[in-house]
Amino acid sequence: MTRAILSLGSNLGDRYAHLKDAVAGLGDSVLLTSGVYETPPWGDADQPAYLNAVLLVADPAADPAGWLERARALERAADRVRDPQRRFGPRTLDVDVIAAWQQDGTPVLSDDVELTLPHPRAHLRAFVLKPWLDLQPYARLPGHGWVTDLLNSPELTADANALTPRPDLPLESLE
Ligand SMILES: Nc1ncnc2c1ncn2[C@@H]1O[C@H](COP(=O)(O)OP(=O)(O)OP(=O)(O)O)[C@@H](O)[C@H]1O
Ligand SMILES: Nc1nc2c(c(=O)[nH]1)N=C(CO)CN2
Repeated sequence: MTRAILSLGSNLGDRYAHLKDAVAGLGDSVLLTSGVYETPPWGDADQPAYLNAVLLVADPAADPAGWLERARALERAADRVRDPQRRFGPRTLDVDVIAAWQQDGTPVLSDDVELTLPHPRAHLRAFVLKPWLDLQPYARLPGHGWVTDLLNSPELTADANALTPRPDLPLESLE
């Protein structure tokens, strides 16, 4: 397996530094970086705004579990603390594996709770779908269809309109 879409989110500490460190930590496996967006908290309103971005990564040496391991290592490096009382609560860095594809382009499907693919809430999150479209205007979320259709659905209109592009916080130059 070689290819995956990863989402990055941060709403504690130096948010931009956490995103930059994650991109740097992934090194040469990063093929494309989205723009950074300032986004209102989703799922748990009582917390600061997030910075979110999405990456296309590729590595012949990485299987799906390998991407999750790298995601967790990046979260540990950012001193991420999990609060069991707040599932969608604040964090220094969240790295989720949104979807993954085999070498031949076949999507990886998994209902393992440790690594569910595609990510079970990706289709509900404008903060994932909008940056993903920056990278791939014709992206499809396996099992859910075109990313542009998901983002333009009435359920996501308010969330999509609430995203603020942050062109002052580039990630590209760090690839
Ligand atoms: N596609 C995936 N990407 C990342 N983690 C996943 C995925 N599928 C399952 N998990 C599991 O989800 C568990 C919780 O992860 P985490 O604490 O990052 O969740 P969260 O960020 O609070 O919520 P969410 O996953 O909705 O963003 C982890 O133990 C991880 O193994
Ligand atoms: N805007 C936004 N909201 C969130 C985010 C995130 O990355 N961005 N991550 C969460 C963790 O599950 C919960 N809520």
